[in-house]
Amino acid sequence: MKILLLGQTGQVGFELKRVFSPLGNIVAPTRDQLDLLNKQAVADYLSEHKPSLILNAAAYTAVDKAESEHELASRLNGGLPQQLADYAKQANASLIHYSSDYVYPGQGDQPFDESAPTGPLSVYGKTKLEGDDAVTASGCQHWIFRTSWVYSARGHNFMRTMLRLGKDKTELKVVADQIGAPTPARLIAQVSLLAYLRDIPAGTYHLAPRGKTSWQGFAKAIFSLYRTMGHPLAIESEAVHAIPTADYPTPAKRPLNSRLALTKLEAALDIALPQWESQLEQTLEESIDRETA
Ligand SMILES: NC(=O)C1=CN([C@@H]2O[C@H](COP(=O)(O)OP(=O)(O)OC[C@H]3O[C@@H](n4cnc5c(N)ncnc54)[C@H](O)[C@@H]3O)[C@@H](O)[C@H]2O)C=CC1
Repeated sequence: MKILLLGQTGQVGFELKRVFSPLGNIVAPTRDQLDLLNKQAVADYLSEHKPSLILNAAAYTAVDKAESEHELASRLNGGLPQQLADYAKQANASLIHYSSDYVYPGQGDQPFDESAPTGPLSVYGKTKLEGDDAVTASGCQHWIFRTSWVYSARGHNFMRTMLRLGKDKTELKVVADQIGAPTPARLIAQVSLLAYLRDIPAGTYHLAPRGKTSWQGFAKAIFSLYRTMGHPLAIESEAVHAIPTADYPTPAKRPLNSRLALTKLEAALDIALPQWESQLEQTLEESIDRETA
């Protein structure tokens, strides 16, 4: 089977490459080999390789920068998935695509299910929703996984930023009124493979670990687990002070409630997704292995 993986240098793309490799021949062009903003180049690549499965982990993910780069974000997050879905429809191929909690408005404190009204607060969220809508409307065989707060032992993410800061600083202020579930890129890849192999019904699913926390709670858990694993830090968990979103202004507005209901995916796969804390432990272990390698 020929699998096309887009975004292989990203957090999710990296893990997808590892996890899906036993399934077939993966072609994974780098940005230099294929600029995904070039529609003709993408069309030529698809006709040349004729993949029967596409894993689209490429995206414009710079949430704040997207506020001033709407067109670029829209081409990558909306136009590209549309083009991939159109190809999949006519070639009878399957498409696995990734989306975000930022498509929801984030009111209240209960988890959103997949049928909840969307209402993105940011340009990034709007463009991700454009992509979801295009893939859904195309009628191709597809799975859209909406996830939240992605992190991994590689790349730019909150866990790695906290570890860098926690080695020098003795106090930090972290937003405490946004809630969600931190999701390791590896979990996303593993569950995607399971969904594909079990051939769950096409559609949109939430994919995150169970449980919830705030960014402050996440930071405290990172520091306390890291220390428990025997590694030194300048900061103590108690020195991570709560601040409201209003005290940390950013160009893009973020949802206060990023909780995603997991029932649909858990039922389709007949599994219970793991708790976010156990996932953090695994990801930290991997991060430490990389540091000490
Ligand atoms: N990072 C997060 O916290 C969240 C991410 N998501 C979604 O999960 C998916 C994966 O996200 P991450 O792995 O974190 O993203 P990432 O930012 O780590 O990786 C994005 C990938 O897209 C590629 N890319 C971007 N522009 C390109 C271009 N013009 N040509 C070729 N390649 C290009 C990058 O090279 C990179 O490989 C995305 O759909 C994202 O919207 C959803 C919720 C939260």
